[in-house]
Amino acid sequence: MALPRYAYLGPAGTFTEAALRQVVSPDDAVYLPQTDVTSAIAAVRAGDADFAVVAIESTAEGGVTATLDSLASGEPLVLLREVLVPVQFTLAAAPGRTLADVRRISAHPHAWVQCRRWIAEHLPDAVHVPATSNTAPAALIASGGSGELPFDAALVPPPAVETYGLTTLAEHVADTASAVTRFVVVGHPGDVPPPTGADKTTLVVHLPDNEAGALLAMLEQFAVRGVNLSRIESRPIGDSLGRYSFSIDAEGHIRDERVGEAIMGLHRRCPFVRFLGSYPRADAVEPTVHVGTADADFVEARSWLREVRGGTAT
Ligand SMILES: O=C(O)C(=O)Cc1ccccc1
Repeated sequence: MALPRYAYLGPAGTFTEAALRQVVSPDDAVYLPQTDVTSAIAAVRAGDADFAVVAIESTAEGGVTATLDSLASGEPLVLLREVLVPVQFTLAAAPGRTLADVRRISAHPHAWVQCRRWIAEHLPDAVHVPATSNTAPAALIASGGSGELPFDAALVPPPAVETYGLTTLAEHVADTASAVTRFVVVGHPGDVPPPTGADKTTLVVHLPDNEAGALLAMLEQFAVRGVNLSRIESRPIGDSLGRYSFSIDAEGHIRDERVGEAIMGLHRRCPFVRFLGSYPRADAVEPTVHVGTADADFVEARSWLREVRGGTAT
């Protein structure tokens, strides 16, 4: 049988690849490195890959906008699983370089944000040379082209030093020791992974135009059913100023009564709701269930209403 094909941000050794390895071993899948997350997602839509693994959120920057925007419109795709990867960097360079040589640092924009304070403290004169991924500059150094490189050193995932034969200039480069990036497996809609009791549901919601309190009304759909949100971000819809799309992670599974009821409420009140999947939480933390919002409470309330309507309630 053909192996499943996974598109991800390459080249080899990125944090995205570390996330992909948590999902499936390279022996059991075809790894398809891409130059950006939009291309990884597009490869699934085009049928060139079965799944994509992409960063969706980081402790430093919140949502990864390229991922959120690619998923918010276009042919519907869903999130099937999430994976957390702790993130810290090594400042590395071609053999022979020293820290004193470093002025231009190549780094993925998200990496640069996560190391800004460290750089300001240790290399205050350094300038950022944007890279397409955390290992793209390492691959450039390793390819040893004849031309002069446009950077002196790069922020790379620690294992990339060995993979690409680099020299370490500084280790444990990070502004926060607990920095984590969250990755998701993206695939075509189909069977939703079954509830585990510790799940997350991702949604895209548009609000009615020019309606006072529309945002509050949207949030109330979750609040009154005891559904906690773990992420909410607004992104421009892109057609005119003032029109925003909300990207939301809610605790729970679409098969949980309180989550299902909240999504029905959104469907009634909002012009556009896209279900982006229910999948197990990587940290396996179960939601706090408030009084009256357990599955059994919704089922009981529905049967009570049936009895009231039928005149048989006691
Ligand atoms: O996957 C990678 O290594 C990337 O280049 C993207 C990235 C950037 C910063 C933190 C985590 C992932």
